[in-house]
Amino acid sequence: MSTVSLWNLALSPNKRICLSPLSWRPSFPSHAMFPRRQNTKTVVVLVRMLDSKPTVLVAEKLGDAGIQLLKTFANVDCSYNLSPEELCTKISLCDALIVRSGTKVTREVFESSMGRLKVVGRAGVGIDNVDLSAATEHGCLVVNAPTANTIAAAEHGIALLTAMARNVSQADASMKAGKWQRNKYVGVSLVGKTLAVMGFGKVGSEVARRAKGLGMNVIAHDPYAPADRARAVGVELVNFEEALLTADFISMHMPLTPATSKMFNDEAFSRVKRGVRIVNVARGGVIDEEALLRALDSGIVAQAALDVFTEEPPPKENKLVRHENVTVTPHLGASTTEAQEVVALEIAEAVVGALKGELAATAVNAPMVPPQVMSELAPFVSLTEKLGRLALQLVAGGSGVKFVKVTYASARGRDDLDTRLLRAMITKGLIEPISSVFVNLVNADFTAKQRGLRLTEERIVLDGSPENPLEFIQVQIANVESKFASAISESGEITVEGRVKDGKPHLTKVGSFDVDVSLEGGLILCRQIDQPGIIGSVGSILGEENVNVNFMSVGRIAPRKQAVMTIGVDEEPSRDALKKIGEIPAVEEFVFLKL
Ligand SMILES: NC(=O)C1=CN([C@@H]2O[C@H](COP(=O)(O)OP(=O)(O)OC[C@H]3O[C@@H](n4cnc5c(N)ncnc54)[C@H](O)[C@@H]3O)[C@@H](O)[C@H]2O)C=CC1
Ligand SMILES: O=C(O)C(=O)COP(=O)(O)O
Repeated sequence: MSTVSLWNLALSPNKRICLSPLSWRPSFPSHAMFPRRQNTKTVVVLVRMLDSKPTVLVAEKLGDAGIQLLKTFANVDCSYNLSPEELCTKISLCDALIVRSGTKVTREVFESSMGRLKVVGRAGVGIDNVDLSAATEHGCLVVNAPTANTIAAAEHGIALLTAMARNVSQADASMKAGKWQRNKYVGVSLVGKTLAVMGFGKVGSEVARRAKGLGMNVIAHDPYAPADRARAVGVELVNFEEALLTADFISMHMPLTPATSKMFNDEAFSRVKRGVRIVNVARGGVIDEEALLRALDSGIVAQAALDVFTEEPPPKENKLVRHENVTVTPHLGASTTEAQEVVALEIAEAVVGALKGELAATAVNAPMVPPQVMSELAPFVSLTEKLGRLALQLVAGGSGVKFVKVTYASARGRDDLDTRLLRAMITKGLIEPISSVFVNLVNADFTAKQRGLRLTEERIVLDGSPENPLEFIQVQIANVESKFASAISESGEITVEGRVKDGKPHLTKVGSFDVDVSLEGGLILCRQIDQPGIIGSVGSILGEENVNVNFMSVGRIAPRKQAVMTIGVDEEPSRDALKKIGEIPAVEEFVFLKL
């Protein structure tokens, strides 16, 4: 397989949609197959069924180049200003959703999509308007366009900084009102002043660079920023306290997270230099707006320039917006013609790629697996899912699966093998057959945790050539009984082991018995006393039923002792045939497993 599809590998064929890297192949929701109402509704549904393209809902203004790119692959529905209810109604007909900062993609949106929504594209950086936990729980990938508007946001930060310092917007409003107030609007200089950049990421560091060009002394507070990045810009990293104590200007550039929410509150304002000036192009929520108002009224904060607000648009009577010492813009940080063109293209590419099943370089809620790793692991992806399914079917009814150990044997070094994808597929094999959730790379760990499944991983480092990423993979389920006692290894766990042979997944061990059967179709596992004629007896029972045997192997402890026979079959044998196999005198136990 040259191109590997994340979704193809990750979605089971009986789930609602199935994506291929080459073409879009929808399968249909049950309500589309069985429309309750007739006439016009039926026609609409049938048209939808015949339409092979996915549907992308663009819920906020997106640059034209992005829309055109989306149209080459999908039906594009540009519906702006939807109410939350309208969004929830529409979403069940959409495979992807593209938003900016003005749309709240809540848990209700994911629930309303009933599993159809596969990708949310955030045409910008901040993803605080997307409920990431809900997206992950629903297996929905979230992608953003993290770099395209960096310069626009930084330039807007500088625009607000300079406009605020020189009272540009107030003076402009005054002149438009027919006044000429030269004394009232005397500003402050920037040169030689200390600017504290809070959040030294992409935007923060560009603001710092520009502020240095204006002759400012720039410090930054960011607990996660590498020191060399700060050194490269000539900025000193300081702690929160020091930033508050020394700054003449403070500029916000951190994301809105539980840790940064209301980071600037009464307590913080009680420690700043009196007369500090504040710029916020990050998110309204990083400042306690009531506290800022108090600080402005008491003169602790001399001025503020705000592009973002806790509630957007802010209510008409918002006192901060109307405050004389506050300069405001309606969330314009990313809004330049240039930035929006690139943002639109970036997000359209990311969404189309994700719908095709390609890896998203800007995935926000999924581990990144580089394409070469993905393609190398492709045959093992199939093997791991099948081993998970087999191990699960070997568990006796009533035994809950809680403890699963996966062992990867490879000649590669420990850090040279990325097993996240394989772990996700084992989880899929263990969970999907017994639940209604679909499991993919996005939600596998979450789903396992939620169901109380503890999956531990172990590595065996083998000698030999590291060319092949893996020699074998073993899946063990502990603390359960098996419906096929021979599947329990000497150490007491249900054990199945497999390898990839000629690009195809093979089962190579069950319990303590070596076997060898290609993992396709169905599988009969049968333990018997090793003696002549057994293979023939089983073969003829299956032959009478027209069940095609595609593979057969016998693993035995010693001649004429116990043996485990594995028989790969293309069709599922009838109950009667299975009963007849069980009645062969030498057969001690057997089980039929579906792959
Ligand atoms: N007004 C607008 O139109 C725009 C606003 N933004 C906002 O700016 C934010 C930053 O964007 P980028 O620089 O591209 O993101 P980024 O991820 O490159 O930078 C964010 C930085 O904040 C730091 N940070 C995290 N927690 C922190 C904390 N508790 N204290 C201090 N620093 C902390 C991170 O370590 C990181 O270095 C976005 O999250 C978004 O909310 C971004 C673009 C446009
Ligand atoms: O990219 C961001 O984080 C922004 O805040 C830009 O928001 P917007 O896309 O202009 O609604």
